[in-house]
Parts: sequence; structure tokens; C-alpha cells
Amino acid sequence: MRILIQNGRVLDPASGRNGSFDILTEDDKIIKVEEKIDAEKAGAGKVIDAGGCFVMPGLIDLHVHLRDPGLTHKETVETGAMAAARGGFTTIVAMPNTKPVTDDKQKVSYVHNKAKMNAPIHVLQAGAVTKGQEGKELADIEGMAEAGAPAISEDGKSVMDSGLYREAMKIAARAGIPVLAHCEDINLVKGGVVNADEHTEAMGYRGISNAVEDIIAARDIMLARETGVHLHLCHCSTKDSVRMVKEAKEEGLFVTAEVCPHHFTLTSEDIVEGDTNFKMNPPLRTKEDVEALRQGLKDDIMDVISTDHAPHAASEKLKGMDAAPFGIVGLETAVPLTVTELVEKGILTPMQMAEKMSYNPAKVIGVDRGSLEAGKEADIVIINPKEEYIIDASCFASKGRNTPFNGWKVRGKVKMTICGGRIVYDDSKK
Ligand SMILES: NC(=O)N[C@@H](CC(=O)O)C(=O)O
Ligand SMILES: [Zn+2]
Repeated sequence: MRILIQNGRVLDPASGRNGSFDILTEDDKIIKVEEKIDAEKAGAGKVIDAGGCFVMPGLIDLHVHLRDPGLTHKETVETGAMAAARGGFTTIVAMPNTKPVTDDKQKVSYVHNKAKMNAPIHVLQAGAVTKGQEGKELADIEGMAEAGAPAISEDGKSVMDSGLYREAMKIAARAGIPVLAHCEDINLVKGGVVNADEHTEAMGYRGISNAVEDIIAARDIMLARETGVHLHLCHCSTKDSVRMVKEAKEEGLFVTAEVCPHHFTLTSEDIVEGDTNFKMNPPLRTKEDVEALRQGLKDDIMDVISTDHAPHAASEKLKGMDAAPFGIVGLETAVPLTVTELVEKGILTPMQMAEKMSYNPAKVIGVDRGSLEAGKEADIVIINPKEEYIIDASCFASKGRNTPFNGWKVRGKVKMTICGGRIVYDDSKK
């Protein structure tokens, strides 16, 4: 089967193509990219008019919580992968804070096998750093890497024992995989649920200061320097995280970093009192932090936009600000928030959007994706950047509806997601 995508604005960081091109796929591969491809001569079985749309390599999300196994009332491999396809993603990395924790090769393979059977997109499972995420004994990092884990991560926590973390980094460096670091000094949190500032204090909430993140980000960069591991900082939320990443890169350290849409869109001033959809970890910070994150993305200090898709059941999120779990869903709102908040406002060029949502994340985990060149796998997303609509969480494919963006008027609609040459989401066929 051949699919021809015509008239779109191709944005392909790998080749530098940025303009009107047609793309022809055959089975699971891209076979031709040219200014004009004749549908009849090409033998196209399906022709897609992408006029007015961005055509980018399929998006890659390095930070997703699929909750499978063990927490499948929140999400499963299948529902999370469907949400990803609907959000324009063709590859996602699942975090290991499942039940039980994904900390050995059998558990990694469980998710990979389930995804192969039932998921419309590529799902890669990251392995935990320590057994049970207990921070005491290292997990079988080599074994998990052999089973195809693209990275290790203790996400949800930090490994507070620096000696143990350094050992893990050495093993990851040898195995050739990055460490995805959740930076949080647990001894400083003290029951905090939102950012520590005057707005949240006025609402009577306990705060999480920037130092909670910054101290561990600094430590992890020092350990990356010592071990030579590829350190990737997850969900950066503070201005000093951006500064430290900049300095680490200037020094030539192997450090990359991601920012999530909620952190570049909202500040703690946007928190609606009592609404736990504004509770996530790290928390929504100040205007100064948000500006630094935006500038960091613009200046290419921050490499990746990831979602930190963290679905929770409505009943859990109804427990009030102190007791509700941290986290919001993100797979189905990342594209419109990036288009509306960054591209439309001139902070990112469309090409930078393609870099940070596909090309760079592919490089972080070392997969041969994130490119629209002939010969590559046909993972493609078509986005109409001008289409305006209202985010409606009740339409999400995810089981999670926990988002502060419900009802927001946005621009940037995913029109079609193609994975391995198959149409896995078509906005015209809802
Ligand atoms: N980000 C969150 O607020 N929550 C995540 C954990 C994490 O990514 O740290 C979760 O698993 O729910
Ligand atoms: Zn985290």
C-alpha cells in the first residue's frame, strides 16, 4: 500500500527540508520526498491533502506514565498508546513507576510484548535505577538495556544515595543508554504540594521551593561529569535548571534536558484554589521561571518537549490538594499548547518544534527515527497549526481526564498520525 501526502509544509530537521514537498510511503517506509509527486504515476492507493498543514516526523515523547502493570484503572499500554496516537506521537517512552516497579528485563519485555500486540505506535519501556525504586540496591541495568530499555530512570523519585546513583550511571554509560533524571531532594519537600511563593501561601498550601529541584540537578550534573554518562534532565521547571544545563553544555558535558507544556504555559498564579488538576511534580513555578524555560527552549539550551503524561483516576484527584496524587495528562494537549504558546508567539520556529518533539528526543534515546528522509520508517504527523478549537477532556483517548486545560481555546490540531505506514489516527473519522 502506498500513501501520498501532498501540499504540506514538510519540516524535517534531519534533511533541513522546510517547505512544500510531497511524501510517498510504501508499506512501513518513506520511499520518496519531492516537490511534486504525481499520484497516478506513483501508484498511490491513498492521497492525503495536507495543504496548510505542518508535516513533521512522528512525535516522540520521552516521558509518559502508562501505569501498566498494576495501576491499569488509570491507564493501560493500549489506552496510553491510543492517546499518544491522537496527540501526534508515534514513539513514547514509558516510565517504570508501575506496580510492581519495572526493574528487570522480564518486566521490560512484558510492556514491549503487550505494545507489539495491541498498541498502534512504538512503546519503549524505561527501566528503574533501583530495585522496587527503593533506592537501596541497583536494578539489573545491563539486563534491561539488553531487553531494549532505551534508558533508565527512577522517575517519581530521585535516587538520594549519590554513591549508588554514581554506580548506576557508570553501568548506564557502559550499556550506552541515558539516565532520565527526576530531580527532587525528598528531604526538602516537607509535605509541599505546590510551588513555594506568596500566591500559594495566601491559599494556605505548603510549598516546594526551587532548591528541591536545583540541588539534585546540580548533583546529577556533577555525577555526569564524573561518569561520562548521558544525563537527561526530566521536566525542568526552574530558571536555575536552565542555567545549569547551559553551563554543562558549555563545558561539553553530555547533558540534555526537557520541558513540559504545563511548565512553559502556566505559573502558580494560574492555580484555581482547590483544583487538583494544578497539582503536579515539579509544581507550576513563577513567571520568572516560565520565562527562563521559554527562553531556554528558544535558545536550544532545552532540547526536548515531553509531556510527563501522568493519568490519575477522577476519584483520586478529588481527594483535595494535600492528598490527591501529583500529575496531569499531557499526550493530547502537547501539540496545541506548543503551537499556541510557543510557535504562534514566535518563541519557537515550526522547525524547532519538530526538533524538540521528534528529532532531538530520537537522538536522546538513540533510535533511528525523527526523520522524514526516503528509506526511513513512515512515522509521520500532520498538524493544522491554524485550526482553532476547544480542548475537551471528555474526548480524550486516555483514561485520564486530569488536565487544567479543559475548555481552553487553542490552535494546532493533529489531523493525522501515521506510524509504520499505517494511519493510526485520523481526525476526520472521529
Ligand atoms: N509528574 C507527576 O506529577 N507525577 C508522576 C511522577 C513524575 O513524573 O515525577 C506520576 O507518576 O504520577
Ligand atoms: Zn518525574
